[in-house]
Amino acid sequence: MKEASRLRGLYAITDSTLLADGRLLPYVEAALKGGARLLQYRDKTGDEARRLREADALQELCARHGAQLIINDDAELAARLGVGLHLGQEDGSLAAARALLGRQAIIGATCHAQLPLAEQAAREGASYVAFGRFFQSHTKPGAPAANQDLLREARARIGLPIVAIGGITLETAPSLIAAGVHMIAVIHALFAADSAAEVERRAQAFSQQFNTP
Ligand SMILES: Cc1ncc(COP(=O)(O)OP(=O)(O)O)c(N)n1
Ligand SMILES: Cc1nc(C(=O)O)sc1CCOP(=O)(O)O
Ligand SMILES: [Mg+2]
Repeated sequence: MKEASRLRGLYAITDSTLLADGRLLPYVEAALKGGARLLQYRDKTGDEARRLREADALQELCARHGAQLIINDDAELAARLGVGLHLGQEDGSLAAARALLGRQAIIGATCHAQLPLAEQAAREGASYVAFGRFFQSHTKPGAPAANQDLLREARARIGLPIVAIGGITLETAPSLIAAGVHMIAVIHALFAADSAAEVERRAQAFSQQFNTP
């Protein structure tokens, strides 16, 4: 599949609190059934055995639903599983990760609201650049704020798919999609739900927003 079509649509990101107590796999499967194209495993526990077990199970789910698994922060785990990686500004060298994971791997970079960071990420081999946070975020309230005005310039200057993140909901996603982002990355508005069926409904609703002209 071509990179451009893989990197468009809903980008679901896991959260170890929201997806505790046996919810991880059924809720993620619901998001994938609802159309999520990328799934990021974001786990800050440092429990290596658990991380490997969960990432392995998520890889199997993604394969079954034609989605791509991305590991947050941990290049070694991504290399071990042969999947993608997302790196923030404090998470190590993007160029080294590209060398480790190879040319085909999807590697994303956090760029906050700074175009120079996105230009640098592009030079160092990123597959996509992520800007945010665009709205108040339950998950990461202290993330630096971004303004949608930067998206027009990003589209003109950065020849890579653009991911928007931070407080995105079914109500706020359309303005970002209209501004030309290729993917919307969502945690709370997708996974803070009472049932897997509700997660699937939300994922479908997010995904459908990419189909309307
Ligand atoms: C798609 C996407 N964009 C941004 C981030 C944030 O990454 P980072 O700044 O490294 O923060 P943590 O997620 O590690 O807390 C992301 N994970 N995914
Ligand atoms: C992990 C993360 N990074 C951000 C950034 O701005 O870089 S915002 C964020 C949290 C995204 O979760 P929610 O959809 O619940 O706001
Ligand atoms: Mg990080």
